[in-house]
Amino acid sequence: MAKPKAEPHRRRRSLSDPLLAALRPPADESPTEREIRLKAENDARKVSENIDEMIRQERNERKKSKAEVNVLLLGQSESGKSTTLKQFQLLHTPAAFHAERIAWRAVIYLNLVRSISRILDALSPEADNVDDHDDGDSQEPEILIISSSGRPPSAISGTKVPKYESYRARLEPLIELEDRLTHLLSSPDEDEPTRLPSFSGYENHTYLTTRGNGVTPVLSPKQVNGRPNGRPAPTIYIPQQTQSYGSPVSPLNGNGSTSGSHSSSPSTSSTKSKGKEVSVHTFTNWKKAFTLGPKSKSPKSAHSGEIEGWWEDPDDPVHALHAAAPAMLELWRDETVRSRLREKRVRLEESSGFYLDEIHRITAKKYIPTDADVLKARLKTTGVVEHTFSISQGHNRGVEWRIYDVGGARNQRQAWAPYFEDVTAIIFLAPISAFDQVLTEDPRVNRLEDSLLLWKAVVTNKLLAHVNIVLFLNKCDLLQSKLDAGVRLNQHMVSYGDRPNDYDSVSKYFRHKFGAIHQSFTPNKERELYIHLTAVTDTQKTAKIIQSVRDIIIKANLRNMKLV
Ligand SMILES: Nc1nc2c(ncn2[C@@H]2O[C@H](COP(=O)(O)OP(=O)(O)OP(=O)(O)O)[C@@H](O)[C@H]2O)c(=O)[nH]1
Ligand SMILES: [Mg+2]
Repeated sequence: MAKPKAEPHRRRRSLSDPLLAALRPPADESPTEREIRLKAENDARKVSENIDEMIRQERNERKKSKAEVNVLLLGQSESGKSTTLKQFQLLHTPAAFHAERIAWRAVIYLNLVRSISRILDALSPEADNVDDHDDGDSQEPEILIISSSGRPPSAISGTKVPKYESYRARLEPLIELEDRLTHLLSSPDEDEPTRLPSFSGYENHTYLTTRGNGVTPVLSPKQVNGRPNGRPAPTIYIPQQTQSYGSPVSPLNGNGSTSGSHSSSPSTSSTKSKGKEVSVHTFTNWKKAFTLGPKSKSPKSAHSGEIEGWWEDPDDPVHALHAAAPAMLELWRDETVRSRLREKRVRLEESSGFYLDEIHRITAKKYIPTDADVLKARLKTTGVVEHTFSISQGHNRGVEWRIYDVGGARNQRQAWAPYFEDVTAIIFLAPISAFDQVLTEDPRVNRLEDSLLLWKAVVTNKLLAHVNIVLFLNKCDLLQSKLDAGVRLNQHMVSYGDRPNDYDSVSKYFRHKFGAIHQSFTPNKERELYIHLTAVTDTQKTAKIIQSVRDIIIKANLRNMKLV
């Protein structure tokens, strides 16, 4: 009698596992025994599925009675997700937000130092040689290089900066500081989100969530470990997009991107860290480490100004910055430097983490970041951050809100899918000022095109068919200044044609474009789309928008709950 075929996946398992050994069918299993075993396994699977269904129903019941709202922030890297999360924190848990302000000092220092090193790099004679052969694979894609003329920026020979060598020498200590800060902020030995950060003894509202943990392939839900409900993530169908610019990856699942990708690990040499963005894995304790500096005493009072602290620690980064402040100021105010930057079309004012107009204040020994400074600070997200709060007044009373902030870089998008299952609403951010920029992680891809493809993938997704979507067309302040500076949209989007190049026309065009994609591709024609033109670094305006978004989400959620 022919033996039933051994199941291949069982053979691959370790023979030393006693549980698997016990579960393995006997080698001499007869066809009847096999039939009985398969039936029993089938029955067991049905029972398990019934239990899963019961769990799902219970969760829906719980949702109904407890009124909880899960909001997912989505969008490409640097679209403003974390900044929006900061605005939610500022609005709903201001004490915790203020308590963390000191910790952002290190990020702001790093942002400032990075701007200085970008200037020096742009001015260096070697950069001229490199850029003359620019093939679009810029080493520093974060620098805004406006290439509308089609000419490599550095091909323009122009203003000489006579003091370049002297600046370089005086600012040399900052290069070392850049590495030190990068190293301090990154946490090399923690590459799994295993614990919650604690924030300086204040109420902890924001913490890492472990769903999918940022390393799980989107289409292998069984491999998703550590989900709070212990269940696998749903299978998500991610439509494959056709990429222009020869990009080989889908906008939602960025695996396969090779050029320019960033790691959360620190770089230890200046050549390594140069041009790379610092990201801190969300579970690390970086905020705690920087609350007062490693050797400082604890604050006498967080708000009284009696803090006795970091400026007395000779190793604190503030000393190197303070000493270099006159040279930084001179460099940034030097007319020859400014015109060289203009000639090379390097527009630092519009890049993330711009503090060059505030050197004096930021390098002061007792500098404490303001709310606005924290909102401007740039730190790339890897992993997923969850922020919870509830509102004690008004008709939103008692509702528990959970906001999830994800990493938007292509290699981070695989972590999104597990959150689609329980989500009530999505706030999608598209930075419309980025029409003339390329992705940091793949300089072949235009940022706006990536946003449009990502938007299409999200609105098309069937699993999200009944999820409310709010679209933030973000960075409108930068859009305005870019258009005012004469950058023309039609040089980058031919379809814009000869429409006027002013803010009203351009923003209307984008509103229409994103709206039309939703209308054409949504699997739920009833779904209303809410579009806001935003600048999420602006606290007053964003607070108003958040309040209206909150009301919309609550109303829509109530409607949906009645339909469950
Ligand atoms: N001027 C201006 N800057 C903004 C705006 N929104 C965000 N930024 C800045 O842009 C940078 C990037 O914003 P983030 O919130 O870190 O972007 P993100 O979407 O979280 O990016 P990832 O974490 O990489 O996915 C930060 O320095 C913000 O301060 C805006 O509307 N206007
Ligand atoms: Mg972020």
